[in-house]
Amino acid sequence: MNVKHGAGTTGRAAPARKVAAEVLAAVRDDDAYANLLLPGRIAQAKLSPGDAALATELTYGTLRMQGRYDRIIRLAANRETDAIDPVVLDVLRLGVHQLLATRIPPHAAVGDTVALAPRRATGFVNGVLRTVSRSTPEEWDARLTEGLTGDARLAAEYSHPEWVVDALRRGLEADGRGSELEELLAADNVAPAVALVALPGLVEVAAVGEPGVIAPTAVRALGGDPAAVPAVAAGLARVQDEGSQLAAIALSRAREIVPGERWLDMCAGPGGKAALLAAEARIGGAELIANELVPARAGLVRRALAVFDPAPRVVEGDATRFATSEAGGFDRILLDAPCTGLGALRRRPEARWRKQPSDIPGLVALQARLLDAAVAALAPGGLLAYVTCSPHPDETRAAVAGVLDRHPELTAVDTREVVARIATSDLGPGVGPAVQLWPHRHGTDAMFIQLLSKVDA
Ligand SMILES: C[S@@+](CC[C@H](N)C(=O)[O-])C[C@H]1O[C@@H](n2cnc3c(N)ncnc32)[C@H](O)[C@@H]1O
Repeated sequence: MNVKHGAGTTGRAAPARKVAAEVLAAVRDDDAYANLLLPGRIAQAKLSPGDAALATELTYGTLRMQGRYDRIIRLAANRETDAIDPVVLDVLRLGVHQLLATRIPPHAAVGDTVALAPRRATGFVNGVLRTVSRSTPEEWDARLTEGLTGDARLAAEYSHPEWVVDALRRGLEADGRGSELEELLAADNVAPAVALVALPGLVEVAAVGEPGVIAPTAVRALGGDPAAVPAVAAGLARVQDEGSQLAAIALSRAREIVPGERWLDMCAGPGGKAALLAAEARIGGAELIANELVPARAGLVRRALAVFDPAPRVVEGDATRFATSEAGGFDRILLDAPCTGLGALRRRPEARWRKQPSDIPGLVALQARLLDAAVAALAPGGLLAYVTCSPHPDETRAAVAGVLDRHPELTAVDTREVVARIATSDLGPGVGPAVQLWPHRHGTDAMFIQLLSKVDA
């Protein structure tokens, strides 16, 4: 990543570094999400557009590459990172990022970073960063991968936990793309291009901007603040990953909508896919109900759907209740299941360090419960879209195999055929009826989409 830092003086960059350090502290201490916290902090600090870009780059880059930087700090400081005060460690990570991943001149990177350190640690920070600055990124890479092979080497080189490398490798292999692991790991470390969705029936793609890469509803955001795009300000277009757009319209466009159909979005918060489904339902004469467990997130869904008149009904609660309260009541159901989010590591920079392999069994059990409930709530002949923003085989193909096993009345729809028909560019190879999108291949989050249909009674 090349960040220009014209004058190389502390004057312009200091506030950006301060904001980045504050966000890193909140991520560490309060389990904050950088992508949610950072815009507010930038606004509070009244950063110029240049400083806002620098703060974003420093925060996201440092969080993504934290694993790699910690290995470098361990070598340069000659001590374990857990023996370093967490505040000082954050400062060091910020400094290493500037030295190894930006064009900020080394003297400015070191000087301005030392200024962020607690007084008692300035000598230590200065010494470690000077040591780091004496080797190139390539030299550090060689040192930190020395003696490592396989997933351990890739984990060190591409700054992913080893269990995530393993999960991604297995996800790629299941999709016939076993040779693409390094491309995927590299793509995870690059900020995604911002895509907008032009909500069908409310605004045309061409009225918002240039078409997107793969979803017919998508518009490329051309830099700057998306909120300043008039259609976005009016609520007619939204920021949304193109893979998420494809997942929603795979359900709505798989077959013609019969007016009066009832649709359910079981896990709707914060409402991105619900808004797109609501637009599609409105055009086809279907009724959408959006459900969300967490009240605050249900509020976000209401806000996302407020542009529609009448707005679709938003209900709160555990979606498994639909299995009994509305058994057989829905013609189409979206189950965008809670998951590890391993497919969205580009946009959630801290997620790879926060997730644990021990999270998987609980999520897999929840996904199975929600799938069973969805099958029960689906009308005979109805269509269910099972979607995750994770390519982890346990959360994707195994979850689908499980529900097909438990429910003989269910069949897997050739979702690759459906999505190939809808998409504006080639999906490329894949295995089986499921669609697995990939950041390095499609420029989207690694969304998994499987349509399932319930045989007619
Ligand atoms: C992957 S997110 C959905 C994203 C959403 N479809 C969108 O496009 O904006 C999963 C959501 O499921 C919700 N959730 C978790 N467990 C649930 C449950 N048992 N019933 C309903 N919603 C649940 C979470 O709070 C979270 O908002």
